Amino acid sequence: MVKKRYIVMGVSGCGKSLIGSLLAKRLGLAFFDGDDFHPPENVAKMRQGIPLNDQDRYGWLQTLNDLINREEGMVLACSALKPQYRQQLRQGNDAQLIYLKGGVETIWARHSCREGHYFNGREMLESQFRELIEPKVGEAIEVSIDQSAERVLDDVLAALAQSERADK
Ligand SMILES: Nc1ncnc2c1ncn2[C@@H]1O[C@H](COP(=O)(O)OP(=O)(O)O)[C@@H](O)[C@H]1O
Ligand SMILES: O=C(O)[C@H](O)[C@@H](O)[C@H](O)[C@H](O)COP(=O)(O)O
Repeated sequence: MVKKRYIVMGVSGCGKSLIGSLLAKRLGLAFFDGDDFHPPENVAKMRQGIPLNDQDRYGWLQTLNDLINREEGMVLACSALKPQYRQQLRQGNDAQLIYLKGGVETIWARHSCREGHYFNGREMLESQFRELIEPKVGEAIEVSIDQSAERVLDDVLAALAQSERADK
């Protein structure tokens, strides 16, 4: 694989952490979860069920951009909901975006099974759907999450292989 940096994106609960870590393992790359880099103020806000805004996300995205640029090979899980966030993350690198696409009901059902996470409430998830501006055709590899995690991973790998063939 030519591109060695990957950003797995989508709303909270779409499977970024699970699929991202499986992908990293398969490719022999380091995995980082964007959640682990939020400043305490952001975590406190989300615990209260208050969605983050552009200002809250700015410093966090800068930290993640530094991380991407520092690591030669890596997979990062990050919501990257808006084009400006994706641009900020990809400043100085050509990380490949992988968009995990799914509907609110599927994702909320998966959320409800997840324990011990600070992300708080369906309203916050709905706010992520309102904020999401999906990547344009060609900006990202897009994979449906309405299938098992193994199949999602297979689709991601197949799409990456296809995009690499097209790049040659
Ligand atoms: N394709 C899938 N099928 C079934 N469950 C999934 C799938 N992808 C993720 N999950 C589960 O859904 C929940 C949310 O996934 P997670 O990777 O934490 O999402 P995110 O990192 O985007 O918030 C987790 O419990 C995870 O195990
Ligand atoms: O852009 C955002 O608002 C953040 O990415 C944030 O809301 C994130 O979604 C949470 O940290 C929940 O973490 P998961 O996305 O892993 O559920």
